[in-house]
Amino acid sequence: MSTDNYDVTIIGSGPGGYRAAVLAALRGKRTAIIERKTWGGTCLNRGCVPKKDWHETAKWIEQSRHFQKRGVIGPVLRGNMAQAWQHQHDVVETVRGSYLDYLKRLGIHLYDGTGSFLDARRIAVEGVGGLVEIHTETSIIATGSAPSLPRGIVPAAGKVLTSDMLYDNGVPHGDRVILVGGGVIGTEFAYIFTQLGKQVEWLVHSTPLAHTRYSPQARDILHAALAGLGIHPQSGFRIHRMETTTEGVTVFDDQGKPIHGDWVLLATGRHAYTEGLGLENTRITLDDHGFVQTDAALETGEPGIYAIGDAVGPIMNANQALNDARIVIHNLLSTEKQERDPLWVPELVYSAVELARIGMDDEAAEDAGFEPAVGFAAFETSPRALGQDDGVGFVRLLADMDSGELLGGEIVGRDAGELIHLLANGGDHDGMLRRIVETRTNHPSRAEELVNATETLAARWGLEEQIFGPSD
Ligand SMILES: Cc1cc2nc3c(=O)[nH]c(=O)nc-3n(C[C@H](O)[C@H](O)[C@H](O)COP(=O)(O)OP(=O)(O)OC[C@H]3O[C@@H](n4cnc5c(N)ncnc54)[C@H](O)[C@@H]3O)c2cc1C
Ligand SMILES: NC(=O)c1ccc[n+]([C@@H]2O[C@H](COP(=O)([O-])OP(=O)(O)OC[C@H]3O[C@@H](n4cnc5c(N)ncnc54)[C@H](O)[C@@H]3O)[C@@H](O)[C@H]2O)c1
Repeated sequence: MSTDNYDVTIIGSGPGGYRAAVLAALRGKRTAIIERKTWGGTCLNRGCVPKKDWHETAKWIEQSRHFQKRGVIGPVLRGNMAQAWQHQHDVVETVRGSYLDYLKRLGIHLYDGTGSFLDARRIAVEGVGGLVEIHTETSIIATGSAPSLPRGIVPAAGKVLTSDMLYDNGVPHGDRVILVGGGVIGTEFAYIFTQLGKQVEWLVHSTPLAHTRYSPQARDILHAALAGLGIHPQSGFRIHRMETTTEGVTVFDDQGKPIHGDWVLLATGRHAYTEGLGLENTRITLDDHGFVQTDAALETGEPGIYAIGDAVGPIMNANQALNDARIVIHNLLSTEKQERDPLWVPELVYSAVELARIGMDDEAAEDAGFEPAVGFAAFETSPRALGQDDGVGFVRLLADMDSGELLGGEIVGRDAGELIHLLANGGDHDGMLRRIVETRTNHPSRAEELVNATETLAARWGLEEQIFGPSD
């Protein structure tokens, strides 16, 4: 068995692990990264990247309804799921190639295998190249998450799938899809599958996205857009058991009600993945939900070992993992520690409408003792949105009534996932709205609606001085 020495060793190569490795190497650290499955983790191979590739295709198909009135004449567009799978696969392979190339160019040592702590400073890597022992000053757990299944429900290749299986193994035969779950994945895939030609029976327990921080207005707009495309969740459904036959699959709720389909996609949550990590050889602990416990600076109970991303939760998105990575590498290099602030990392949903939010919602603002000033601008009168035949949605900002400090923001509609960056640039929320009104915008653009929402907020709530600046 060989022994290798590093300053920083990262276990897991998802967005969190990848970014931590890049930043550590850029800051001059001898860095290693270990991956047990596919380089790039969930986000690249089974999550954000392929999902957004499909979302783009779904949007094209949906928007083709406006072609004729715009003077684009031709056959109506239809989706082909098998070809769409191949397209995302090609994109993912290309991105993975460039990721690996960059890691290698930075001199980062890549290990294919499963990393397991022997103690706080030693990690065993068991993989294709045999057994290697790593000695490391510091380590970062970036082992991500895995799908959670309802009790008694087991996956079956080609019939009962998780989203991981869908991307790893391809789309099964058959157009009648039963989609279980009203969380983010369910809400995104109900739209994507329908546009790509599938007949979707969408079974949800409570209203889709009920357990998120999106406003009722945002969720109503999304539900109306889904309904307009014939997508209606069947609520009150809790999957109880399932029968698979050569014909397909039947799922039953706890009242015995059957639903038939060709195959099932389970989108019933994810949990932190820490199997085989050897945590028992360290002082690292897990919370009641199985997330790795850390302090606010993301250091675990074992000094020198940090944890990031889905493994820490409870919010599981790539944006959080990427930001965690930045914080941890900063904390490794500086005595002035940065703390995780999940509230100020954007959250997104890519469905019939894009939803994006950051900061406090109304309830959190009120709980924190604020009586928030609200700024609002709808896309329905935006010249850019009208030219796109897509006036759905709005920008809604919350600010402190006295200081004009930004408390939170929500953007609903096309490109919300890009526009939210205007509210996400760092920790200075005091000056954020001032910076927005001073932004040199492109015209016509959707970003202008952030400026409009801020200006109306300032005028309506008497915050002109704080937001526009003092006047004589
Ligand atoms: C269908 C789907 C769509 C999504 N869409 C979005 C989106 O649009 N936007 C967004 O922000 N987020 C999205 N997410 C969430 C996002 O993918 C995750 O939050 C993100 O990947 C978490 O990153 P991570 O680095 O913590 O872990 P992961 O990406 O899960 O990576 C962890 C890696 O660690 C490896 N690993 C685990 N244990 C070991 C070990 N012992 N040794 C070596 N390697 C190990 C795993 O094999 C894995 O590759 C989506 C998720 C899903 C499932
Ligand atoms: N755009 C993004 O950032 C993005 C995209 C996809 C996934 N993700 C993250 O990945 C994680 C997993 O997503 P998800 O949608 O699977 O989880 P989720 O936790 O968002 O939703 C799970 C849903 O499954 C339902 N459910 C659970 N058991 C059920 C049962 N027996 N019968 C019927 N319904 C049942 C729950 O009520 C819930 O609505 C989440 O943390 C999500 O935020 C993020």
